[in-house]
Amino acid sequence: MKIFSAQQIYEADKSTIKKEQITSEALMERAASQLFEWVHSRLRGTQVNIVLFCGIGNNGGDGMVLARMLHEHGYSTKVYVVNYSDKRSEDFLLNLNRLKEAEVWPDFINESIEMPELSPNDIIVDAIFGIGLNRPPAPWLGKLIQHINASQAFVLSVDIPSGLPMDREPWDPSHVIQSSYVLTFQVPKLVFFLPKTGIYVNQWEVLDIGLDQEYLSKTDTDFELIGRPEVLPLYRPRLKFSHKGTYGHSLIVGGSYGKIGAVQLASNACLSVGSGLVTAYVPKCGYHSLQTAIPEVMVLTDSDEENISQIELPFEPTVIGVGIGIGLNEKTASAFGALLKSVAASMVIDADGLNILSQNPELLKDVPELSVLTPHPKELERLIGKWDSDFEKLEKTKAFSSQYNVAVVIKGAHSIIIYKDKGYVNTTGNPGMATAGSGDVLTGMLTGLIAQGYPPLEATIFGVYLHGLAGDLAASTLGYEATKASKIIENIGSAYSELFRQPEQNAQENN
Ligand SMILES: NC(=O)C1=CN([C@@H]2O[C@H](COP(=O)(O)OP(=O)(O)OC[C@H]3O[C@@H](n4cnc5c(N)ncnc54)[C@H](OP(=O)(O)O)[C@@H]3O)[C@@H](O)[C@H]2O)[C@@H](O)CC1
Ligand SMILES: Nc1ncnc2c1ncn2[C@@H]1O[C@H](COP(=O)(O)OP(=O)(O)O)[C@@H](O)[C@H]1O
Ligand SMILES: [K+]
Repeated sequence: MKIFSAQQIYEADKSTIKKEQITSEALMERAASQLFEWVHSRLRGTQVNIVLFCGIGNNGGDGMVLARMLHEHGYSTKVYVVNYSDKRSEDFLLNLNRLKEAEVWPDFINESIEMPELSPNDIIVDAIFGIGLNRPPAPWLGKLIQHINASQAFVLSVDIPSGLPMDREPWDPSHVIQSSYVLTFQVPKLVFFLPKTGIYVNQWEVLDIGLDQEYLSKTDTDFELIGRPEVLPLYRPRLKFSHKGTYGHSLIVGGSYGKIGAVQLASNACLSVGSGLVTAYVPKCGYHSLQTAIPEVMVLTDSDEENISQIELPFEPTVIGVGIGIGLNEKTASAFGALLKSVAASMVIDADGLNILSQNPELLKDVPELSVLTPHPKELERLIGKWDSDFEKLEKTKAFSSQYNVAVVIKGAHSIIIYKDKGYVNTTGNPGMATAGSGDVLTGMLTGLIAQGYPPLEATIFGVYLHGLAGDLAASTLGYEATKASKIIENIGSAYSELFRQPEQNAQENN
């Protein structure tokens, strides 16, 4: 699903109005009836106090229409107009009048008015600011937002939490609505997925308000949200007359004394995702444990007992996953540098492999094109330098990716894959995956997918999604705390099956 900017959403809006020859007010009515249906289908007339805070732009206009519909259906509502400017939008004014015609009389809140009383049992609708927020909310608005956040009530935000800008981090983190649920129009917003801005969104859902499909499909976006529909077409079915040679020979290079487990996890994940053959290259000390733990994996050892010091390969791997548990030893760094120079195959570079690159930036030019780098935030900072916001981080990563022609996975709660100017935002995964070794599993999975012939960028998009899905399946039975890296590997098979599972509704229809 594409992620559009505010500007593009306004364009889609205009294009819809023109093409369908409707008024903007009709589009607002359409959007708000979706909001109403959502609320009504859940409350089914339950008598609960619904308090609506509406701004004076179109987000507030949506709130006005929703208030009218709720009132017409017998809900108990209290409407506040948050009067932050004299520049009221036409559709807001129109719907304010309609609300009054329906005999609902909103109270106006401004700087000099006391904060309204709120109860934890209220349902609050937040329609103060939408995607039009373009400067810091005034201090009194900030206080109102803090007051709403302190109410402990369920807060339903219209389109986006008020106070959250579309293209930057908030000016004051405490002046943003903490939403329980966001009903967002037509398309998800990038800020829902970034660490510093996603924290205001507990859950979100897209409401289809029928914006011009042609505009939406022909317009290129900087970011795309990766869900099952995006991932399924990337899947490469296994062929009946295939053999292990069809699915590539992966090499996993890593490990040092005390960190052989990382190679074990990566090699196991590489096999479990479907690589035909897997060889691990480790310091001598890793030999016995690896051979015992995973009999399917072949093991080559370095001449050094505890560290990788010189990588000699008796075969040509399809792809190399390198860096996990490797350490920052000088000999290891020079062996890694020599490996980069001698191999043309794509690599998946992780952990200390990335740190060696940061410490020796002259090596970056030798990284094979279309390799995949999988940094967590600290490793990314060492590679690209500090950033002052999540947005700058994305820009710097795009520049880095373009400069070296590599894909970069910014790992985290919503891992984002950057390739040149484009970002792919992953939707799977859970906090149970914040555990030792889960990144090693990802490295193995991406390596194993490239081995099977997935082009590196597709392998990365597919693999990051599958990794998160395997983690979700692990957490669904174990809970977050007990989910550990090896359990993610155990669920790779189920994750593949899950990709093809029919939604329950269809399954019932088929019966
Ligand atoms: N296509 C769609 O998806 C549809 C979208 N719809 C809805 O429209 C919403 C966008 O509406 P919107 O453009 O009127 O902007 P909104 O967020 O209500 O702000 C109002 C105005 O406030 C101003 N302003 C900004 N910052 C400020 C500040 N700190 N303090 C004070 N003032 C400030 C700024 O005006 P300015 O003063 O800069 O001229 C801004 O224009 C969208 O989120 C959705 O709910 C649906 O109705 C139909 C289909
Ligand atoms: N809160 C979270 N939600 C979803 N995925 C997460 C979360 N925390 C971590 N992950 C995923 O787990 C992996 C952690 O990688 P990394 O930090 O390199 O771990 P390690 O170095 O221990 O192997 C990444 O793929 C990341 O996206
Ligand atoms: K809002």
